[in-house]
Amino acid sequence: MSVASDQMEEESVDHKQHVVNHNLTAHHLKQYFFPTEHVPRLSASDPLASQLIAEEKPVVLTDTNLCDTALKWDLDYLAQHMGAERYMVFLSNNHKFKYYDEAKIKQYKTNFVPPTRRVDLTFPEFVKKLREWKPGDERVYLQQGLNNTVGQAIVMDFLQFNWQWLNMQQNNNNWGPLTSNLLLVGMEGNVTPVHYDEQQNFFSQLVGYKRCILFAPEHYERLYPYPVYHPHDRQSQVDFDDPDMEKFPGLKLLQGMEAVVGPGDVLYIPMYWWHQIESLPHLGNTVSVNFWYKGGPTEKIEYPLKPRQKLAIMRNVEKMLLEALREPAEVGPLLRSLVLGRYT
Ligand SMILES: O=C(O)C(=O)C[C@H](CCCc1ccccc1)C(=O)O
Ligand SMILES: [Zn+2]
Repeated sequence: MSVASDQMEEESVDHKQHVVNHNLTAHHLKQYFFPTEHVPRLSASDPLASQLIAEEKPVVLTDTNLCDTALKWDLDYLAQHMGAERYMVFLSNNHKFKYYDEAKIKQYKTNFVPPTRRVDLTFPEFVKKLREWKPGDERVYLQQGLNNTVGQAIVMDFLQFNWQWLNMQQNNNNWGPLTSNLLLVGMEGNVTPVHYDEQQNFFSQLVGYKRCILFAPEHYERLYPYPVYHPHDRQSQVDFDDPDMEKFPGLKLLQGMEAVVGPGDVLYIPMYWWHQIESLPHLGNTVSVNFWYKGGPTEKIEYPLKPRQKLAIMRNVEKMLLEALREPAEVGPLLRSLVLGRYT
């Protein structure tokens, strides 16, 4: 679209109702240091959508009816029906909620300072904390796997998800089993920094709007992930709000894709694809549910290898070296001796 038509469209939009036209410029999105293209928005019945999923490329599906029964999952409904159980809530002193693996903290030995802290709250306690928030307070982000402790109404909604469509996708693409559904309830402005997961993901947006920025696995050298044994394994070392171009020169070549997803949208985040997820500022709190699937059985190895297969190899080399050397501090020096002047 040309700027002029954006401008006209924007002026025609009634700003009171926050009409979201998925045109990125209409949200005055924060401009990062890398260029992006739009993730295609397609109907689930469009053959191109099925093709993109088969090719493990991102696509926003606009009409899956995947979680229609959960479009009503606003804070009041969830507080009323999520039972009296306690749920995992992360607190942060800034807008970032960088994931860390608690299990790796003790074996990592050196002083790791978790960037967020975790508390267990009942849903009403969480809603109270969210609604009483004022600048300077810790931000909150509920991230809880849906399990059988949730209330009856939630179970009823969950059972009415479009499992027929999901099962068809799982089978057509030879994915492994569904491992979990993460319920995500965040404040506007919350950011999950760029990372990758080792699972296929149908990311279902229910309430509010999220900006999803994605990078293909082949951008591995440009996003500088932490060592595999680090608590921030699978996360990028790069702070998108303050990129260190000297330390991470590959950033100059980074280019991504992005989409703003709203209620009813389902974003396919392919396994190993980097993604940063932002709850858009000023558009209210957000509710999402993801569907994580194990990747399919490793089909017969074909050459040339896919980027994600090389990523898996690199991860295995790091794990093996740590296993053999036992000392994390010795892994770098050994790799340096192996590569410098010999493979460089
Ligand atoms: O669905 C996904 O993959 C996302 O990244 C969604 C993201 C929250 C993910 C939190 C998390 C990241 C890594 C391990 C365990 C939990 C958001 O929506 O803010
Ligand atoms: Zn993720």
